[in-house]
Amino acid sequence: MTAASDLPPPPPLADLAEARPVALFLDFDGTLVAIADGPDAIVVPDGLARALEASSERLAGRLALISGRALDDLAKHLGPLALAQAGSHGAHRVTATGEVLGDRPRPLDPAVVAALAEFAAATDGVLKETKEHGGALHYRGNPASEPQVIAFMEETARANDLAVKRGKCVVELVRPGADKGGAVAAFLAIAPFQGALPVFIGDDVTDEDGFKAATKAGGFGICVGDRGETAARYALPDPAAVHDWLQLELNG
Ligand SMILES: O=P(O)(O)OC[C@H]1O[C@H](O[C@H]2O[C@H](CO)[C@@H](O)[C@H](O)[C@H]2O)[C@H](O)[C@@H](O)[C@@H]1O
Repeated sequence: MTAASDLPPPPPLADLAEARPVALFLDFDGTLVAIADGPDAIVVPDGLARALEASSERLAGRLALISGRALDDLAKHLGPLALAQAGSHGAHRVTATGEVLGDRPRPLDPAVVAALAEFAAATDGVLKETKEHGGALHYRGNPASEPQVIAFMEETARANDLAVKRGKCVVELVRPGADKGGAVAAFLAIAPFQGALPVFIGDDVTDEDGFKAATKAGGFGICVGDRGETAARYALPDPAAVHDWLQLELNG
């Protein structure tokens, strides 16, 4: 593990792709779009969806979005996508043609969802995000509530056999076993990803599983921004630098 601030930038994508087929695994928030005040406040760069599809085409389909968001939420922000994708922290995986890869994750018990809503309603500046297969409490509006939010989510997870995921000003409940490393391994086991050099790009703690899975399969991770110790091999400063590295053709 190395501090992200000590990592060099990655070699150009074109050089990597010339040497060997590359497979790209891309996180969404903080990597392709800048972090905003809330889940629905993000500004998606104009043309991002089409640029990602074009990039996937150049890589013969070896590009997957791997997000903590649910797939329907990604579709809300990006529109329908002809891309391989894994949502809900990697638990819900679909190929570029829409076939589900592995088991579809189960939603949380409605009683758990109701408990999260009740906690958010009673806690200043805390927002509950409704998610298809999990539940998230955002505390960006009241950072001082972090310990309280973590304690509540850990207790709720224990009582309901769930797992906790931490992220940027967010704590989430997911079914045990959901992680981005599992999604990377699942895609690498099938065509067109099989045998390619895996590169995972992400900015948050949940992306560390993706970095490790890419490294284990002979590739590497690229950490976006400075977030302390990381298993990534390279770093880029922000989403704009990611767009440049990916050579995305955005509008404007
Ligand atoms: O794995 P990702 O695609 O990066 O998704 C992780 C979580 O991203 C979203 O929350 C984060 O972004 C919000 C918008 O910028 C920000 O307000 C929040 O503080 C961040 O934690 C999303 O809302 C979550 O569902 C995702 O799990």
